[in-house]
Amino acid sequence: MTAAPLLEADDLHRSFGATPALDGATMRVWPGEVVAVMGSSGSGKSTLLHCLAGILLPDSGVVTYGGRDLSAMSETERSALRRTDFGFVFQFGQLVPELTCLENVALPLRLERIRRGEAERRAAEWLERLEVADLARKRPGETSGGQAQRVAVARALVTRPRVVFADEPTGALDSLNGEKVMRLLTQAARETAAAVVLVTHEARVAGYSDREVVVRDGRTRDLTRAS
Ligand SMILES: Nc1ncnc2c1ncn2[C@@H]1O[C@H](COP(=O)(O)OP(=O)(O)OP(=O)(O)O)[C@@H](O)[C@H]1O
Repeated sequence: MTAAPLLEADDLHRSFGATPALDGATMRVWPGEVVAVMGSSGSGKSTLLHCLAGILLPDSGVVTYGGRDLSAMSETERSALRRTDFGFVFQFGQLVPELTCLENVALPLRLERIRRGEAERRAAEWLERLEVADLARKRPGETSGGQAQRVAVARALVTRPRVVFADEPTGALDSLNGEKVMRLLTQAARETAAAVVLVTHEARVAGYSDREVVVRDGRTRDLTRAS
């Protein structure tokens, strides 16, 4: 591992009304590593992911990305950072139903003002990598859940992000499709040296990571994999 973490969260506290979601969470993500964030329902995993990605600001504590304090940036700067440096995969419902799978994957590039032809050429390469090239002209509603997740992974990676945030990416899939999505996601991330922050409560899914962080009652604990 390189000396400097890419992403660093230090002593995060975040409450929703009277409910404390994070209560001193600390974690680091190094370039190119796959980290699983595990823990039971309500332990604070998604809140931690949202703070790491600058979607949510902590009440106290600091998140730095490449040495920059996310809280010190404007909302415009944070959303620009999310578009250029981060990719996102959620449990479901993330593809635009009116667009074809190819157009969905090309969308983040179009938002970066890349020409349609070039954006769709790169999108087609990513559909191929995720083994769903045959879905290019189909709309998300014409695909299976597993296929739609592979399209979503292609869309998350098409901008070559430095960090991919995946919140229960296999939560709506059967185990066979879940394994396939995880294999393709981690393979593509390793090929492009993207780090992955993977929120899951399934040990089998966490098995694809290099390292596990366990969240309990809003606090984190690092588990280093033995093998
Ligand atoms: N937007 C919100 N409004 C109110 N309470 C919230 C909100 N988001 C999270 N919480 C509360 O904060 C705590 C942590 O929630 P969080 O979603 O981070 O946990 P989680 O570990 O991701 O859970 P799950 O595995 O069920 O998704 C829970 O008590 C939850 O009810």
